[in-house]
Amino acid sequence: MRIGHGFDVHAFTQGDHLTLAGVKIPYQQGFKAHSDGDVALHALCDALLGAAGLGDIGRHFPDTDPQYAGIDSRILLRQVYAHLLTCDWQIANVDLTIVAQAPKLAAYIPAMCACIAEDLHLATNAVNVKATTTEKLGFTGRGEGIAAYAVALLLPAG
Ligand SMILES: Nc1ccn([C@@H]2O[C@H](COP(=O)(O)O)[C@@H](O)[C@H]2O)c(=O)n1
Ligand SMILES: C[C@@]1(CO)OP(=O)(O)OP(=O)(O)OC[C@H]1O
Repeated sequence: MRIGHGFDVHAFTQGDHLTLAGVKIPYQQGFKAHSDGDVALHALCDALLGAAGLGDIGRHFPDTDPQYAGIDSRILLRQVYAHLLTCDWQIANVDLTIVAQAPKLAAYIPAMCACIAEDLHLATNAVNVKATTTEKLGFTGRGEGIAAYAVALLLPAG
């Protein structure tokens, strides 16, 4: 059994939506990123890679590589999942916390869990996504961006 942890931050820039855990959310700003900026899936990729001892997302998908420009982070998550399978790991469960002063995310959480469960071939009760503000404190509280944390538990396959 192996545990992994992931953390990521993306700043806001001009835009009209955010993509969080695979779900497009209308908003008055977008994410500054090389990819689609899905901070939740980036933290999750890092948790999975960390648990397997496989480094981090930047090692596998460098932000200097044009093939990842604007990429849907679900594609990256599916590639991480495929990598875990080749290393004989299965996922027990994952748990994410998205730190956002705004927008209110509660209504999008079920769709986020469904995206992750689909990409990781997990039952929906093995995927948990939470949201919290920081009570207007710090960079997330000032509305400068969004942070996400993730943990993942891996078991030997079979
Ligand atoms: N962006 C967010 C932040 C929070 N929520 C929900 O509100 C609850 C209370 O948040 P606090 O930061 O005040 O503790 C939280 O547990 C979430 O259910 C949200 O939907 N979107
Ligand atoms: C996802 C990747 C690759 O496009 O780029 P970003 O979208 O900038 O995201 P970040 O979490 O800063 O780093 C991982 C990257 O390698």
